[in-house]
Amino acid sequence: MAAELIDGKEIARKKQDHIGSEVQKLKAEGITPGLAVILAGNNQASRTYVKNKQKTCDKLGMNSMLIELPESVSEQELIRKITELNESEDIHGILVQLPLPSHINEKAIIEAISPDKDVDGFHPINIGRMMTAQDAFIPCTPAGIIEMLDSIGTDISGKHVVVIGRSNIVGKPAGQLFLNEDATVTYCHSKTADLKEYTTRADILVAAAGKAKLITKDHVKNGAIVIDVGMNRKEGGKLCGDVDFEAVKHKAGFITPVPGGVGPMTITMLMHNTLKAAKLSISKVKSNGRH
Ligand SMILES: NC(=O)C1=CN([C@@H]2O[C@H](COP(=O)(O)OP(=O)(O)OC[C@H]3O[C@@H](n4cnc5c(N)ncnc54)[C@H](OP(=O)(O)O)[C@@H]3O)[C@@H](O)[C@H]2O)C=CC1
Ligand SMILES: Nc1nc(=O)c2c([nH]1)NC[C@@H]1CN(c3ccc(C(=O)N[C@@H](CCC(=O)O)C(=O)O)cc3)C=[N+]21
Ligand SMILES: [Mg+2]
Repeated sequence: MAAELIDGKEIARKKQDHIGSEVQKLKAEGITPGLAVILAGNNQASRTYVKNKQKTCDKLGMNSMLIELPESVSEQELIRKITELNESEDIHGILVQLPLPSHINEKAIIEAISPDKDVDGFHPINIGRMMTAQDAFIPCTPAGIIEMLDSIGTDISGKHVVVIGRSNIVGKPAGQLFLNEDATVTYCHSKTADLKEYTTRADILVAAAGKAKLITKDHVKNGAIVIDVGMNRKEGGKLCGDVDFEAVKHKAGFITPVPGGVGPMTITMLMHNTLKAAKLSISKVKSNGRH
């Protein structure tokens, strides 16, 4: 049996068409959604991702602003910049690219972002709202995964989902979203004693460890849905996921490629969140009775 490919690029394109037309409607009301991206330091991978984000903003008719700060920037200076963006009427979404230089306290920076402009969904207010199934900005990668599964018609309810990885930006929120969708969720991480024991029981396996070829065909149940979040840069610059794609594709029911899988969905959900933030800013102006 050969797995069906989940074409993230194509699913992303369709979703972006829809977001683009929503942007046009908002522009007709005089609001152009605006995203500010802060890039501190000179991480090459970060630079590539940030460029992708800006290109997509352009394509969808949104404004984007890139704020580049030196590696040596102080925490105070970074917070000052965020405060300025929190107060700007033209900026609806703020993204601080991670990882940050090591002398900066990531938690303090994330908490400085206004929860209403937190398009990454990393602020504790949004995390809390998500955990209690309230309206929130949902982290882009987990939201993109759910969107992909929706588009292939997966009924998540009652499925056993195994998430490998428990980071605050991918693994942990991914498991929480699946729980909200009535899945049974198992988290695995670097201290998990026998990874295979869990992964072979997964109906849906989400690999977000950042370890090339961590997942072999022996880790996967026949017909399972395999979602590969990993972004590992091999020597020579070639990008590969956490899953041994060539081996696993013969056993899985569905599988996402890298590149062209989860990555394009992450960017798309960032655009979705920026649009949502822009819409939110209108309803806030209205309820404040000022403009
Ligand atoms: N496609 C996309 O849009 C995105 C892709 N990524 C990629 O996804 C991957 C994960 O990102 P991120 O969550 O930020 O990474 P982190 O390094 O923050 O987290 C990795 C997680 O994987 C766990 N882990 C590491 N090694 C193993 C192992 N051998 N077995 C089981 N679990 C393991 C760690 O466990 P422990 O907690 O015990 O340390 C940790 O929870 C990276 O490759 C990253 O580049 C990230 C964001 C978006
Ligand atoms: N505040 C913050 N928010 C993030 O969302 C965030 C972050 N920091 N730091 C880094 C990770 C990583 N991440 C990716 C997004 C898109 C692709 C992507 O578009 N990937 C393409 C290929 C890109 C390439 O070719 O290099 C693909 O998979 O097809 C990858 C990785 C967002 N992250
Ligand atoms: Mg993300």
